[in-house]
Amino acid sequence: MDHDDYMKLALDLAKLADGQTSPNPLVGAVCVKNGQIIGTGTHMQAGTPHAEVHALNMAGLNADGADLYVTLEPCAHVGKTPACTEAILSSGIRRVFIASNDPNPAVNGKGIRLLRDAGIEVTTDLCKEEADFSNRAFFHFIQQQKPYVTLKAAATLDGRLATQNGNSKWITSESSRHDVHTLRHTHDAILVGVNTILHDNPFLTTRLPHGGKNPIRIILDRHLRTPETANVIQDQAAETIIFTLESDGMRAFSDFPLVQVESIPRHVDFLNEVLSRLANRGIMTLLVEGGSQVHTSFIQSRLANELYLYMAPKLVGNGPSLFMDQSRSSIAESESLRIIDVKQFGEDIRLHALFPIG
Ligand SMILES: Nc1c(/N=C/[C@@H](O)[C@H](O)[C@H](O)COP(=O)(O)O)[nH]c(=O)[nH]c1=O
Ligand SMILES: [Zn+2]
Repeated sequence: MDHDDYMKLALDLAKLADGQTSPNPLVGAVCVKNGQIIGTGTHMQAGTPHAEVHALNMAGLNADGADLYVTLEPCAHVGKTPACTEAILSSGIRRVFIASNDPNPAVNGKGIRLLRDAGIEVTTDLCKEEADFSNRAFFHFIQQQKPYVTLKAAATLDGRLATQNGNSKWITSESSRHDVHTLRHTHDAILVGVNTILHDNPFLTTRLPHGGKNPIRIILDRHLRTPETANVIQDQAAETIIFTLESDGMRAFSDFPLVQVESIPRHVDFLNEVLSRLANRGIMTLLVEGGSQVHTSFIQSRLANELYLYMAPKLVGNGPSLFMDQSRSSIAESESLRIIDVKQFGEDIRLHALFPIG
């Protein structure tokens, strides 16, 4: 195995904790000595040991004179756990290989400087692109102080999210909908507009064979039309936060402890304010399940980062689509995305794409 191989192993280890480290990044570490892997580590959850500490603990005294591969610059500040640079210095590690620099301006480069000042050989940018991509949500969250927003939509081949009278059950297959629940499981929060609540009365919970983590449910409901009878109010299965323009919204749903109502002042940009408040709550990843008006407003506001579009081989004629913008008159004015991959789920295809950054 060469340097890249060890770093790719560290990246695979990091991804094992996908969806459970928020608001921390995904980090993996591998300790190698004389061509032997003597320690490995994955950061599992915020507040628990970092990946480097797991790998060094596994290596024990054998870490002296060994190499350490870590997917993100070791932290130099004491957060919820001791600084990893301290652990590396006291373990006798000889060389450190790093994939991504820390995006946090307060930290960026400090860990590397500390290690180099102590005489440790540090190599950076090893498999940087793959590592940066794996932490795209964390980097966005730290740099923009907003959650990383992933739109999820289910459409027919002619691009409709429902028929013209709002029927959408079901466009995609069981296996596609199972995949959607894995997205819910790995996201901190899930967002829909009140029309989806009124039309579909969704639960927005994660229902995988092994259960799964329920995301916090976010409802955009400017005029507080969410009925008390809605499943997201009644089921007490997860926290539900309703964002409204109605200043007297705070008293609504006071009988439901897991339901909160936040009023947004009319003079601020509603979506931006919602995202800032979600970030302040430590919500790093947000899955937006629609409907079409909500998807459209996220795309128009350039607040969407990623898209999972599930397409079923059905044609349904007129109906709402993913992007209902009325202002484009030429193809040149299209929103262009970058396709990451296309997968098949039963009869359906899932298209995974990135919106342009910025
Ligand atoms: N109509 C469809 C979807 N519809 C998505 C939303 O409109 C639904 O309200 C939401 O997924 C229901 O959430 P639940 O109650 O937790 O199951 N989503 C899909 O992937 N395929 C579809 O064919
Ligand atoms: Zn650390």
